Amino acid sequence: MIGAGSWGTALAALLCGKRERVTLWCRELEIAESVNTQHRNALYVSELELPQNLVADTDLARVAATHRVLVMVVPTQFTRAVVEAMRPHLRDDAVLVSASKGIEVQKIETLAEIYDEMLPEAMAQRACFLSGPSFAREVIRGLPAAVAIACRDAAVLPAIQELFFFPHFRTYRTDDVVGVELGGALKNVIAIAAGICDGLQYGHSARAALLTRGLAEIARLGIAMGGKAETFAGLSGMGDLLLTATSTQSRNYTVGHRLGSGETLEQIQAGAREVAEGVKTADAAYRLAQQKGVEMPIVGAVYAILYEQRNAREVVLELLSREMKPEVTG
Ligand SMILES: NC(=O)c1ccc[n+]([C@@H]2O[C@H](COP(=O)([O-])OP(=O)(O)OC[C@H]3O[C@@H](n4cnc5c(N)ncnc54)[C@H](O)[C@@H]3O)[C@@H](O)[C@H]2O)c1
Ligand SMILES: O=P(O)(O)OC[C@H](O)CO
Repeated sequence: MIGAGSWGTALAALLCGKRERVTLWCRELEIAESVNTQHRNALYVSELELPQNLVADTDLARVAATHRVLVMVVPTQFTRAVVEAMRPHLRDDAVLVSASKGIEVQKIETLAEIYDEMLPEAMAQRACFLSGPSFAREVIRGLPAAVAIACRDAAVLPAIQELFFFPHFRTYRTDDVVGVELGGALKNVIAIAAGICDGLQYGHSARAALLTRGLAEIARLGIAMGGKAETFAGLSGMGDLLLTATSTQSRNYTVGHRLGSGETLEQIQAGAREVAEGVKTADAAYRLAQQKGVEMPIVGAVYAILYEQRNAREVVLELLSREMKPEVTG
């Protein structure tokens, strides 16, 4: 497992139920020591006990060189640098499984596009993408969840699906990498919008409208990028949007709620250890939509509140003043 934040720790703990030993690569020595000696992650999900067969290692080159299946769970904006550091050490038969959700701002690229750019063609082709409604704490506690896993290489996908398949963690396979990735990345931006809507106390009807139109935006950009329409109705699309945009457990929803309640992004991010991917992805998605000529008014509104210091109420008024139109859902 490459990345020892909440989600890397949760997925590593899950896989411990199927493998004799799972290695967790940690940037932070403090995490490695606490996992190896106390079976806890001192900095993330620290209240939860971890399996005894989870072993932490801080040497990225060693972990990359000695494992065939590498699950990538570093926040999106750091993925390029971590892949760069791993690249010379990777085995020729390595299978990367991406479990992060976001779009990189630096080059406006999805994680699949970063892998395509940086890895040998066959290795990038067999990379898998796991995404869907799943909170780390709930997964560590063994509560039921279901997610999607996507891969372009049909020969690799069944084995990776089986690796991540448990009675309480059901994994559904698809070949739609673009759809799964974009659903997971963009739902975080719409979750920020939903939090803003609730922070402004606009009510449940407004939030339902926002989520429905938000999903239409996600599907519109996703289809323009080559994703399949039906994927956006699935676990990595509507499923994850429902979870993230309606739960106070979500970091993205919480950022939005605090913005809607009057705090600034600077105040919210000061001292925050955990990542809310939607903040950076809002920037990347706004630019991507412009590049592709895709209309995304809700993403534009989140961008204006986050990056143009626009007043949230005024931005919502502008959204509500848009012209009359037919209902198109993708
Ligand atoms: N937490 C969840 O419930 C959950 C569920 C599904 C998907 N995800 C996704 O998983 C990914 C990881 O999120 P998380 O919740 O594990 O993160 P987190 O907020 O719990 O932890 C932050 C992580 O960032 C790492 N980090 C900080 N600076 C870094 C740097 N310069 N280089 C490399 N790594 C650095 C830290 O070591 C840590 O592993 C995100 O894309 C997130 O959207 C999270
Ligand atoms: O806490 P969030 O907002 O990062 O969401 C976590 C997961 O992506 C939910 O599926």
